[in-house]
Amino acid sequence: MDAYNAPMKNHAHDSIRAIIWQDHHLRLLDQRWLPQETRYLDLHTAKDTAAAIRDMAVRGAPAIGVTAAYAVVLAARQAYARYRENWLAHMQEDVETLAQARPTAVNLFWAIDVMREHCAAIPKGQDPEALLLEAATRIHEEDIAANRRMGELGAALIQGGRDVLTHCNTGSLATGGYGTALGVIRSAYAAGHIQTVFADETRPWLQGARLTAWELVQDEIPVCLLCEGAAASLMREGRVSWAIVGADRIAANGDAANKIGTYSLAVAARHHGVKFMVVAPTTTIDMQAADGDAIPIEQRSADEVLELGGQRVAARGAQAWNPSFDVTPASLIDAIVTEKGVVTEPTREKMQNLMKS
Ligand SMILES: CSC[C@H]1O[C@H](OP(=O)(O)O)[C@H](O)[C@@H]1O
Repeated sequence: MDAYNAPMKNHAHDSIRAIIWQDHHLRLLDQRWLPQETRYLDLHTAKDTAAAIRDMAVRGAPAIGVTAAYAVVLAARQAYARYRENWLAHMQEDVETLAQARPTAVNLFWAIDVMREHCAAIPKGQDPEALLLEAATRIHEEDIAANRRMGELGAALIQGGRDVLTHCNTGSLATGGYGTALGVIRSAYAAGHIQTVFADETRPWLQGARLTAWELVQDEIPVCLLCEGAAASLMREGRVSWAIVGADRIAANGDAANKIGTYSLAVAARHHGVKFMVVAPTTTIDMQAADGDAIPIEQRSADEVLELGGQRVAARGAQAWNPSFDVTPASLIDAIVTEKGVVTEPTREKMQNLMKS
């Protein structure tokens, strides 16, 4: 059965497993085929996993981090099989390839750093797989637990019964499970705070139309898609109380990098008195980045804009500019929700206090 006609009784946050470790390898739900088809990639090397991240078979900052953690297990397993006690030195090139897959989501680098520490602690001569798999699984499980906690904290901010707007995909497909911004939305819907979710289709990759809508339909949560160009008009009509988004990297002063189009959403929200919430685990916060200008913004292929579904839609000869993310200044953010707590009207000092807590 394809995903398009998936059984409606399964709820995405319980049934979708976008990232699975089984039989000593990594299985990824290939999100490029959703919602029409459910296809999995079976990955046995870190290099193939890096390609899957680069090509967005798996995407979403926390999901990229979780995937990278398992990919380090693959690299160590392959190196140990070939070089035995000299495995650590021989896996570095693979880990470097992994670190170069995509530049913006800091979760990728955070996960690799954590796994490098675990690699260094493996007793000499011991097969590293079991201990490294334990570490990667913990990263996965802790991400899900963080999402559940953020769901509670974020949902508590949503009162008054008007609906909400979200951008891109921040659900079970973008994380270890349940979701960040979509996790808040799931929890708020379960608490009766919202009736309908307005979701930006999110050009050019259509994470909203293809992924968020699919997750919410499976959860039987009413979802209404819109072109992100219509978001300001929706706000002007007073139909949403919050715009709720994820993040790929949050700087030390609270500036947040997220899918392209988030910044314009924040500007429109402030203009129309709509509250703006960023939801992200602390693994997405980069205290080494002083502000948003320090966050590398991924530039992707012009073809993603010039084509749709592999078919050229733009006039021949036209060029395209395709930054995959933009930065929303902290001054436009009303609340940053993390698993450690909520920072309202974020400042550098408030972010430092959060990270110390
Ligand atoms: C839960 S973070 C998801 C985050 O990642 C998305 O980007 P991409 O689909 O290119 O990986 C987008 O920025 C989402 O907010």
